[in-house]
Amino acid sequence: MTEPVIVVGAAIVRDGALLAAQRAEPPQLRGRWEMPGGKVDPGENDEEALVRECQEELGVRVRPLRRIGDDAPFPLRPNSPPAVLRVWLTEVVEGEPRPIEHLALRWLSADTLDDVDWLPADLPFLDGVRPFLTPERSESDEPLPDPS
Ligand SMILES: Nc1nc2c([nH]c(=O)n2[C@H]2C[C@H](O)[C@@H](COP(=O)(O)OP(=O)(O)OP(=O)(O)O)O2)c(=O)[nH]1
Repeated sequence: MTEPVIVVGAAIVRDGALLAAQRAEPPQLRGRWEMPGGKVDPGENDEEALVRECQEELGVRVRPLRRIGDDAPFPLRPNSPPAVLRVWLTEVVEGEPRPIEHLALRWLSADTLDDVDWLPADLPFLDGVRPFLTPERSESDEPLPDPS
């Protein structure tokens, strides 16, 4: 039996928010949201693939910290054998993410995590990310000005 294609996704969390990326391609996935990443190439391990993909897609250097959740099978194409999505909690160690290959990037707080149209394979991972997120700060959370 052939091994499934492994797709790694980076759950990049910073300051209590998750970085979500909006796909440009292929046309049937355009506009939907995912975690940055991609297919693990032959001879590469998961962490190496994540570091390479985040450099290519976001222009940043990342460090994968640990896995979140279990492998999630999903159809890469209709009628093809299922691929597997594997998600890693990841931190940016250098650079500021830019949407090099995506239409847009968004930092999602606990309050906005469900606001974007996630690819279906990503949905089971959101609960594993949620504990790392904080609610959106609203104006009323701002510290009051010092009266003196
Ligand atoms: N990167 C990524 N892909 C995901 C996620 N969820 C999900 O269903 N996918 C799907 C979309 C694509 O069909 C596939 C990943 O393909 P890709 O096009 O991003 O991979 P790649 O960069 O290695 O592409 P290529 O070399 O084959 O062109 O996995 C996710 O969170 N991140």
